[in-house]
Amino acid sequence: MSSVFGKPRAGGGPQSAPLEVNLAILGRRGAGKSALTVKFLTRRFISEYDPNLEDTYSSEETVDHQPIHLRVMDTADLDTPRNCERYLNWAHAFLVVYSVDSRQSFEGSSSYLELLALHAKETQRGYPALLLGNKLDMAQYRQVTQAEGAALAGRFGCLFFEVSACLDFEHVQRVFHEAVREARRQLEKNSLARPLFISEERALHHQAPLTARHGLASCTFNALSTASLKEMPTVAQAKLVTVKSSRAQSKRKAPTLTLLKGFKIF
Ligand SMILES: Nc1nc2c(ncn2[C@@H]2O[C@H](COP(=O)(O)OP(=O)(O)OP(=O)(O)O)[C@@H](O)[C@H]2O)c(=O)[nH]1
Repeated sequence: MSSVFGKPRAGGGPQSAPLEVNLAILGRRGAGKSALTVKFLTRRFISEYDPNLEDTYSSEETVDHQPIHLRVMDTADLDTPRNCERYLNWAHAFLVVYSVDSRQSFEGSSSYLELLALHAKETQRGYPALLLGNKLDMAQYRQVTQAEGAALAGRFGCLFFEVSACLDFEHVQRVFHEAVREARRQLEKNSLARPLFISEERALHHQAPLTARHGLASCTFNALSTASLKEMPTVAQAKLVTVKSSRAQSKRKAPTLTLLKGFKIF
């Protein structure tokens, strides 16, 4: 199967256009969303990022011999889900990240999983999510056991992995590719993939926003109706940066790449 902006076409094969998959990385500040994203895209661990910038990157990947045009949104919510429409209406799958050495970030990840479950219920569609316990290299300072992570993932029916943005690239890559597989399965399940739509200014006032009903701070999610939909041309509030595949990048001759959030990668 191949697709253009998430709309699948039949008859995909090695010669067809790459499948387009959008992944959003969610989680509390400091969980390691940017570090994981950068590790996946560049094979490198960069230790400091501007926490207030939100970017979307694109990368050409091959997953199970299928070309994938992957977009990754490294979100920058503050401490709770905020303005979630921008990723709820965009992503085909979600990586929800916490840090194994922070109980607070673990609790934060559960509010993201609740948000996704609610969104799935409201839209009556599946939204694959993977729960990631990051900073596995800090296991000696663990505040969250592996069993707790697995139990939380089990409660929401999602896959669970413990990873580290500063250890091996292959493990991080496997996790991102697993997210692509999940998204692909979901796209295949939907006879028509979820179209990329965003609501116009007119909210449907008869329906209370999620925040009122579920106490999710600042997350106003307006129900969509065909009368208030228009196609979303770009990712709202996010800068798109095109990144060649990590393999291609490592072969680049340029000594310095100014790539992510204004940080130079040497
Ligand atoms: N030891 C260790 N540190 C990590 C790991 N991943 C990220 N960090 C560090 O944790 C801090 C936060 O990482 P970020 O990637 O900025 O976290 P974030 O979730 O993007 O945070 P915001 O940008 O604030 O939303 C940084 O100092 C990183 O260097 C990891 O796997 N191991």
